[in-house]
Amino acid sequence: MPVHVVDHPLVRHKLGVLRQHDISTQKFRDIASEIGRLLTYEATKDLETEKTVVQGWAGEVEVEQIKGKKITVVPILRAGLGMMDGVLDMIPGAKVSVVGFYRNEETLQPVEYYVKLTKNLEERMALILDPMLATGGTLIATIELLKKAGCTKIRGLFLVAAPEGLKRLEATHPDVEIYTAAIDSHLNEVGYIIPGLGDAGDKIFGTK
Ligand SMILES: O=P(O)(O)OC[C@H]1O[C@H](OP(=O)(O)OP(=O)(O)O)[C@H](O)[C@@H]1O
Ligand SMILES: O=c1cc[nH]c(=O)[nH]1
Ligand SMILES: [Mg+2]
Repeated sequence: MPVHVVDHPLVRHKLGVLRQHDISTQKFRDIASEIGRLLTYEATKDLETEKTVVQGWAGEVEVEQIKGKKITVVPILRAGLGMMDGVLDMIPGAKVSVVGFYRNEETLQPVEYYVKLTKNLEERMALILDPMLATGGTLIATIELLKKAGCTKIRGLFLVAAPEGLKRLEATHPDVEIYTAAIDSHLNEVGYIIPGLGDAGDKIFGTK
């Protein structure tokens, strides 16, 4: 399973700011979106382009444009919304498929509460957005929804991933590509990523 750690200096710096315990809601939100933008840049590196001719300032000029690649962005509620603005800045024409899951705090199992997918998923590449890949349960449930709806090309964008979740994903959906700003050390006894970011949803929405 391809796992791309996007360790550009700008990303490493921004992630360092996100890890600070006293970061404000506004700053956390701004940086989550900025890293979302940079991850999108990497995750779309292999999109095909085609040549076309336009009228330039000095006459006709050959340019390139993205070749009819259809994309759906899939933010996982709630925390995935924190990355969405940055991703859509890069791909303004993308359709958005929204998926809502929360993790049961005792069992750590994902609980589905909302799904609204775009049409023709068999023609689209899906870019799943979630700041945290912990046990992998939420991501796997989202991938299963997308595959059931016909989607065959799926990539996931994360701020931080845990080795435990990546291992589980490798065993279940090795075809899915992961782009993450970091792979952290491990999960603690209550399923939080160490050193991680804490509860990303709470930090983005200012709850708690
Ligand atoms: O890999 P997993 O073990 O499934 O955990 C990761 C999930 O947990 C968090 O969501 P949470 O349940 O806190 O919901 P929220 O976004 O509403 O805060 C996070 O944003 C992921 O969706
Ligand atoms: O570390 C974690 C794990 C799951 N969800 C979070 O928001 N943070
Ligand atoms: Mg949360």
